[in-house]
Amino acid sequence: QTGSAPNHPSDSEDDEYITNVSIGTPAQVLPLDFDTGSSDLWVFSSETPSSSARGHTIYTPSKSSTSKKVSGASWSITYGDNSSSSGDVYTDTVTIGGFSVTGQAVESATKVSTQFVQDTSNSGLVGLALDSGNTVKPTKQKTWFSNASSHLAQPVFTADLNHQADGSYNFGFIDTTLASGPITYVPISTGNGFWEFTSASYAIGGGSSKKHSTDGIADTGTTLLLLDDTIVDAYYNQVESAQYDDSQEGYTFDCSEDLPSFSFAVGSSTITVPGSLINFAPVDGNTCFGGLQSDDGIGISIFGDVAIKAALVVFDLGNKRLGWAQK
Ligand SMILES: O=C(CNCCc1c[nH]c2ccccc12)Nc1scc(-c2ccccc2)c1C(=O)NCc1ccccc1
Repeated sequence: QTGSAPNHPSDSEDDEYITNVSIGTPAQVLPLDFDTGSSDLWVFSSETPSSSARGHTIYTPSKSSTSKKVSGASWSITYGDNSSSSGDVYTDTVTIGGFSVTGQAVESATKVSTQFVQDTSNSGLVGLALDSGNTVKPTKQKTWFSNASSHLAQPVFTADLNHQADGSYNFGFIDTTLASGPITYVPISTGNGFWEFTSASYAIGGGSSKKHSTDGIADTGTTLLLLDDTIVDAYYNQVESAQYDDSQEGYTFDCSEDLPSFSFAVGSSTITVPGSLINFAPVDGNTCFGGLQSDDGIGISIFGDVAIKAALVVFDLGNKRLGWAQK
């Protein structure tokens, strides 16, 4: 068995990618943000204060004949941008791209921070990182993919995200026609609960490859490519008008600049992010914000949407490995 669901950018800046998910019986369809950087499936619901839920589609467990409350269970999650949400837990049937998982933990939000209240492009997140990162207490719950994987033709899923265009999340199969180059696989380290891998070098534009070991995660839930300061400074050194803008908390440059590409090693191959994807978004007038920014020494680098857009990414749970193919 397999599943295939389209995704689309949430706005003109590709801030996040949205996929419609069916929950319950009869189906309640919610636009959700698939997030390989976290492990909770949580939704705006009938239990979310109505002032917070305004503008969001909600899940109403009482209207689903297949919903069951998980008694005594709760969850609470805080992300690196200090956004957060928390609540209680139901199980219900969750269908993605035609593939149904029964008894999926659906975490109902009784509290959501303003970042999520204001972001009406999603009604919650589908966490697709490893089960160990799930926040439900007292009993950790499994991700939708973890529950699905034993029934899928292959225990894999792929992410195909595109700039201002539809893409796909495919489950149980790899559509290699989505890529222009071969898939290179690298092992993941599972200790932190992420799809975490090491990249040995990088290159800027057509320049020579520089040895620099990056410990990073493939994260569809983070918009930008966040790497060590040394790499980021070296990149913007090549951009005439670039400067670090304290108010924007990142590098900005003149929108008309022709930005160099950025390449990172994946095993013995490299993935090249075209400069056009690094010209991320206008901030004001003729100043643009970079899609490559510092990971602020958080101890891990984040290959977010800006990097993933350049590739077909294979999340292979069966073999505990990550595959990257140039698009
Ligand atoms: O959490 C995720 C993926 N889910 C994001 C869901 C989400 C968080 N606001 C959202 C707003 C809308 C939709 C989804 C989300 N990835 C990881 S791993 C390590 C960090 C981290 C830890 C400490 C410090 C920094 C990062 C993050 C992180 O916070 N990324 C988001 C971010 C990263 C940088 C800047 C902003 C956000």
